[in-house]
Amino acid sequence: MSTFLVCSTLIGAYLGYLLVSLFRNYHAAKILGVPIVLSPFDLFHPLWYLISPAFKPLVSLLPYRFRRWSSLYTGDWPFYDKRRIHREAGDVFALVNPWNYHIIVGDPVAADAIYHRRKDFIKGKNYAIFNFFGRSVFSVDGEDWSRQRKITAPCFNERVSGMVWDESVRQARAVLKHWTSDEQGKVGSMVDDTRMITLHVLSAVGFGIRQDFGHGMADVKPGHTLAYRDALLGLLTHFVYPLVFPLWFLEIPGLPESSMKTAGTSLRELNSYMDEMLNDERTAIENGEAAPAKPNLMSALIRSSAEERKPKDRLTDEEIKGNLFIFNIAGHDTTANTFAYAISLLALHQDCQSWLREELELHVHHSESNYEEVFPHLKRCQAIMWETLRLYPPVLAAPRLSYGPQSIPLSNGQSISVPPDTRFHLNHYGIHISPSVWSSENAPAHEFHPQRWIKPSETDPKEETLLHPKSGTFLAWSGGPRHCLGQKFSQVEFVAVISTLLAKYVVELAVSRERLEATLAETGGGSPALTIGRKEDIVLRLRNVG
Ligand code: HEM
Repeated sequence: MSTFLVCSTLIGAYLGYLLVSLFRNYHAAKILGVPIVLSPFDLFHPLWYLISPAFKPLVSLLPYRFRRWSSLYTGDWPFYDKRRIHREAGDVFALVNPWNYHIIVGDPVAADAIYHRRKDFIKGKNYAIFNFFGRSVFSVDGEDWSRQRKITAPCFNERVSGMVWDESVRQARAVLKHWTSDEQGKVGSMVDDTRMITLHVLSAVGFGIRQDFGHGMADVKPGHTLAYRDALLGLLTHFVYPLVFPLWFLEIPGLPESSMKTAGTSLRELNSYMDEMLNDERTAIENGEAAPAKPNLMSALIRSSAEERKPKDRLTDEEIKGNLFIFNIAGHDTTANTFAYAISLLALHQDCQSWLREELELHVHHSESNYEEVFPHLKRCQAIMWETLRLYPPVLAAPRLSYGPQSIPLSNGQSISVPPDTRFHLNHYGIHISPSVWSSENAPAHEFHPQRWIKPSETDPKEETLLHPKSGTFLAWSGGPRHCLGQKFSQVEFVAVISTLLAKYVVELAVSRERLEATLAETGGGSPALTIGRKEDIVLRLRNVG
């Protein structure tokens, strides 16, 4: 038999096998009673992310009815799709391919049930790729998660919130000084500067390392090739490489200067910084030294773990490093992007800024602003954060896996029953812009309207209430027992920074409205991320109104 014949028979047999598999998965999904969208590929497989750009031009030539699946083409699909697929296929549907099927959830009741039943719907192996320093509360399930959450959660206490506030105000003041140094009040580095704020707040509150605002290389400690801040920044910027390649590969001698090499060097440096800090803290505990008056997250984590009576309940060194790294990964771009989007949205919506100003004039008086006194009053400022996160959630969707057979309630009063190991994707953004959930007589769901979060007081303008959304309808920080551990941290940071920047200044457009809107309509890749893949910073103007 000729090679050609052998190859064609093998390819034909494989295509036949795929067709049969597609048919089998179709029937398995059909039994669930949800609408079905067929796809020729597994769109959530990591391999797809690598090969999908090559197919894109070809796929776009197909008539829409043959490529409905392509609405979910890239990791940021919820942002571009804007619920179209849910309008066509339903709030909950199955995306069936020859290898498996995924249930896409755009229904708040179903999402809420899935997030609240953490033992029934687990993260599974998907998150193990984040373990390159060690397992963390973010990446594990079951009893292991309970053990890690019990130790990590108390670290995010009110004392830490106070530290976040103080450091955020300090950083924001330095940034403001830098911004106002331009005679025309032009700000050309808003995204980079706010990103630096989040990095410095994390480094001060996370590890007790305070950095002054500025873009130059920070101090390099003896025995290191990078400063701690720059190692952290290098890894956060390029952390996709260690997710895919082992450290030895990133450090192959002779590798040219590249993002990959930076990721490798940063990873090694950060690991050795963390080892040193861990040793110092351990020695302090062994010498009976009391906890510092203001313990950073690292010392709080080590001490909280050491307090566990049974050694098996404590965190290992790898787990401590894994958690500290996750705090940085989870808390950096998420918060930085929220700043960049919020400031841009405020520049576009001057009415919202005036509304915010009324609150700042009432509550931000002193040069020494204090967390306990000021934060609880700045409800409009918080509303601006929540509304920004509703329209630009850094985590657009999240996966879960059913553990055992499960039944899930739906908004229409019905329910679906699924077998074990069913893959789910919870479309946060799709739920955030659902008209049935978010449209009101004052504003449609897709419009930036922070006032929707505030219940005015009929008697006292100082006594407004921040409304809490119905469970399952707002998932920017996720939901249920595994909701974001750093939610309060990011809220305090946001309010401290925005209230400091805008107490005496108004931020205005320095480019056309259309140009800024076009920038906000594009994502940088996997999620709305003004910091990734951006060709230029967002240029704004500051006007003094103090
Ligand atoms: C605006 C800022 C933030 C947003 C929008 C955000 C969003 C989220 C989301 C959606 C999840 C769930 C992810 C999933 O289930 O796949 C999560 C989990 C988590 N976040 Fe955040 N986050 C923010 C800031 C922070 C900060 C500042 C920290 C720490 C300093 C942090 C630490 C964590 C941790 C440890 C988890 C895992 C919790 C668990 O699984 O028990 N986050 N975050």
